[in-house]
Amino acid sequence: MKINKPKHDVNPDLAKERLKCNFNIEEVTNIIDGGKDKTVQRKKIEDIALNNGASLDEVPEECLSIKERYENAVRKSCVYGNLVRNEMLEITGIENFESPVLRRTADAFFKDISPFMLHLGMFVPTLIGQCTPEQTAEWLPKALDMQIIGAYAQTELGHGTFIRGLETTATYNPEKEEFVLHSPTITSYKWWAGGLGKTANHCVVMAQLYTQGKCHGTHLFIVKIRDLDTHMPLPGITVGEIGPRMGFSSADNGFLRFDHFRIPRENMLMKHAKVEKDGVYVKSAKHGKLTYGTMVFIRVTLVSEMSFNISKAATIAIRYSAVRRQTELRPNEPEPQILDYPTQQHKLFICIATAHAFQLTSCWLWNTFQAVLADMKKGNVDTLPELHALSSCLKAVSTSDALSHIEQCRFACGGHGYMLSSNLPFIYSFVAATRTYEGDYTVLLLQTARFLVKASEQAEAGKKLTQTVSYLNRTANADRLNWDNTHEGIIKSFQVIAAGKIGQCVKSIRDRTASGMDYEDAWLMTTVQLVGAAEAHCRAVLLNTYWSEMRKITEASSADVKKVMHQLAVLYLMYWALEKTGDLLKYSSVSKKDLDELQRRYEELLAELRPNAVGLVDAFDLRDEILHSSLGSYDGRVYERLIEEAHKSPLNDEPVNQSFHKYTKPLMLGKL
Ligand SMILES: CCCCCCCC(=O)SCCNC(=O)CCNC(=O)[C@H](O)C(C)(C)COP(=O)(O)OP(=O)(O)OC[C@H]1O[C@@H](n2cnc3c(N)ncnc32)[C@H](O)[C@@H]1OP(=O)(O)O
Ligand SMILES: Cc1cc2nc3c(=O)[nH]c(=O)nc-3n(C[C@H](O)[C@H](O)[C@H](O)COP(=O)(O)OP(=O)(O)OC[C@H]3O[C@@H](n4cnc5c(N)ncnc54)[C@H](O)[C@@H]3O)c2cc1C
Repeated sequence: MKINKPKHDVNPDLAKERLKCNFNIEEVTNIIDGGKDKTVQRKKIEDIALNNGASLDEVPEECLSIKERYENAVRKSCVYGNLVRNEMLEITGIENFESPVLRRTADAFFKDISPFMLHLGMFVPTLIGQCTPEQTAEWLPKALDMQIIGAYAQTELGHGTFIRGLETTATYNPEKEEFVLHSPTITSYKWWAGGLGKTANHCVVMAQLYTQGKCHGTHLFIVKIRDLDTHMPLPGITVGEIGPRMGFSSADNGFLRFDHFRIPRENMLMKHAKVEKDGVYVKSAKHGKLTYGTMVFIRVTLVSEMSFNISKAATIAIRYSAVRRQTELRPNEPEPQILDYPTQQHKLFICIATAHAFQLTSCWLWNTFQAVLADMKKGNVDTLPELHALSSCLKAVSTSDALSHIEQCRFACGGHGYMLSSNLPFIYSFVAATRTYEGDYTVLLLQTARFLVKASEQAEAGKKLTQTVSYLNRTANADRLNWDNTHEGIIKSFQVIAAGKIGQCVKSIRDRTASGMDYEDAWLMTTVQLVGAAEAHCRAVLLNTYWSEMRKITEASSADVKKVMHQLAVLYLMYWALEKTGDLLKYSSVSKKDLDELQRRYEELLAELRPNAVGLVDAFDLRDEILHSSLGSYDGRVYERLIEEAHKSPLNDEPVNQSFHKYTKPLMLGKL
């Protein structure tokens, strides 16, 4: 495989690590990419995007002021957007505008976030999912060609989670054939939408639809908010940026207020419901929640996004751990590479395994999503509830796990991991937002729990359940599982844990209603357990999917690749079994002796994976431009890069800062 050759000599420790690797790295890269042809395509796109130096910053993003950062991000977004429009989409095919490859190359341009991210990320998908064919023909080409730039304005100051509680109104006026958009209260300000503050000239807005004096709930509208020539906000629109935040610093997240702002009737996105010219409301959707479709789509794509972010953090931390030496083990012996410490391996190898687990699961979820879309095209919405339950819990658990693994990677890099130049804080703050946006962790797990409780009741009634919950049919009456010390045994035990927890929730709700509580209160009182049950279900799905997809995908692989991929999957199973020993003790016959044995095998596995650690992160094939890390580059010039980055700090522009003469010296002389 062609590796982009480093300009400098590779750090000798890192070079030695690469000699130790005993499997074919390219084969694993192909597996992660989804096939050899996909790797070739990805590399071609990366060459187009990254070989012209357009992504480079003279001054690191983090050393710029808020305004400079935004302006620089817009400059780069335009260069990048132009490349996407003119060259990259030709290779992926226009229908793959959301391809993870494009997402990956964008990271080379922005350590933080592109202000255009939500344009392709949510505005375009909403047009695709929510427009009639006529509306698609009107808006989509303009959006894909970037003649219009859009945002997705759903969340308000007062409500993000509870969509039905949104307050913005869209009231139809049949005389003028217009909707009047209005923000009646302070809490109805649209708040948070990425790219809305300064960049977008259009946005999709979610508002309560009123016609003929009746509210029909939330619907989507496309709204032009700025003049296309001057970019000034239109009369009736108040729009701006919401202020500094933990991350997303260059994404101009915005606020928006409508003052009786009029839009044509045709600007209601009418695929699933419409308002006729005379004001009659007609609903065509077979399912009440199809206007939430963009959210389901993004939740599905976030699982792969989490795999990508963990792989970046793991690459940085493992290469650094091969270069870094610390603490004598025995007097007068050389200090070991910190990667030799089992505790370091425990922090990091699970990150490699998790990146694989999420990548394989995300491909499987994507195929499930496509199958549901195909069903819905034929008018069958029966499979949507399972997809909603699945995408909700996988989004919640993958973003939450990614966040804690990325933080472990930062811990694994000690003090240097705290430097912005390591890129770990940027990756962390990005992923921290994903745990909240597109549906908060707890809220989404409770959505899955709703589905699980119903499924459990159906299993109890002897009904055959759909694939992802079919284990409830097998385990409904099982009390404690006989512990089986195999890989399949571990997966089965997680299904039994999930079934046990769901059963316990159903029992708690029934006990509470039996003692006089109404159902809503009984549900509320059980929500701590319900979140735990939905998480357990998600773990069972993840373990089962990773294990079976890994075996399928490596069927034709070389023996060495098969072995290392198998070791990673086993590591993942054991890691989670050891994390959840309390649950195993509660729901299976596992003994202390079994758990001690599992711990010993886990520690042996860390040692077996140790020689391949650098090879495994090299297989993620993340170019230095994408990693943006002083600690994680391919050549391992860690200390040289830290010094180079320190010199870029604007505080080093002059030997004495003016504040010395203005403040410090007067203080020293007692003249302040
Ligand atoms: C590149 C990308 C960058 C992205 C940047 C970030 C962008 C954003 O954050 S955009 C804003 C995203 N916002 C959110 O995700 C909000 C989260 N909230 C929600 O999704 C919903 O309000 C939710 C699901 C919590 C509750 O919805 P609500 O309308 O109150 O429904 P609820 O009463 O709980 O459920 C009613 C039924 O609808 C079902 N349902 C809810 N949502 C869906 C859905 N999306 N699909 C299918 N069914 C659904 C429920 O399962 C339930 O079914 P049943 O009655 O059979 O049990
Ligand atoms: C970086 C970033 C970018 C974003 N981009 C966009 C965008 O482009 N467009 C857009 O429309 N929105 C966007 N959002 C908004 C985002 O979707 C919401 O913040 C998110 O859906 C959570 O809603 P909330 O903020 O109202 O939280 P809340 O719902 O107020 O949550 C606060 C706490 O209450 C808990 N809680 C809430 N409801 C329940 C319940 N029913 N049961 C139990 N616990 C509950 C939650 O678990 C949480 O702990 C963005 C947010 C961020 C951080």
